[in-house]
Amino acid sequence: MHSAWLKDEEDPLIRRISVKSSALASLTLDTVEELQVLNYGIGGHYEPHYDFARERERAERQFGDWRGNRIATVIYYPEEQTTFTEETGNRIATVIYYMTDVDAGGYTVFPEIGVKLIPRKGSCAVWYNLKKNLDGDYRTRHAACPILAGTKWGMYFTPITFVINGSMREAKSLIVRVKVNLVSRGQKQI
Ligand SMILES: O=C(O)CCC(=O)C(=O)O
Ligand SMILES: [Fe+2]
Repeated sequence: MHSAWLKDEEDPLIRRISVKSSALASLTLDTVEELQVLNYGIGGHYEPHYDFARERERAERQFGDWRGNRIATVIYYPEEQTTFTEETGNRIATVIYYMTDVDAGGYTVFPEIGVKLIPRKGSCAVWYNLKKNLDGDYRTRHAACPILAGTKWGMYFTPITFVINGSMREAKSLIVRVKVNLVSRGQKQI
């Protein structure tokens, strides 16, 4: 899996996607991370993980823990080491856009709640990683299944909690899936 981070200033298109995502998540853009574009080739996948950082992971990074296979957990999100501190907060929500259909495989799965999202070009899913009290919601554990045929492009958008000016709405269901008018360079609107 390859990924790249895109800043709003880089293109008005990026800014439009950010604004759209903030509306979808009902959260402001004040403390949002950069938009992340993901690409998976054949066999590309993402092991089960949480998008929010956990205290234990932080502690392990700080003090080191070489028992068992914990080291694997630590390296999933090397950037979290600097991304999540007491000052910057945690990832409150995730918005994922599927930019391609995948010929086979590539589902985003949530094993704790038995949900699978089949990548469909132009669709989008939103979920809240944190509960209202800002504790991590462990039901959001998810993974990207291996690509069996074709390729998968996605976009990830993650507001973090530092200063929440937006109201955190009570999601009716944990994962909200919506159809978006996905952008391409020729299109003016998203
Ligand atoms: O590509 C997917 O389906 C999920 C990716 C993901 O979970 C992540 O980037 O945090
Ligand atoms: Fe994730």
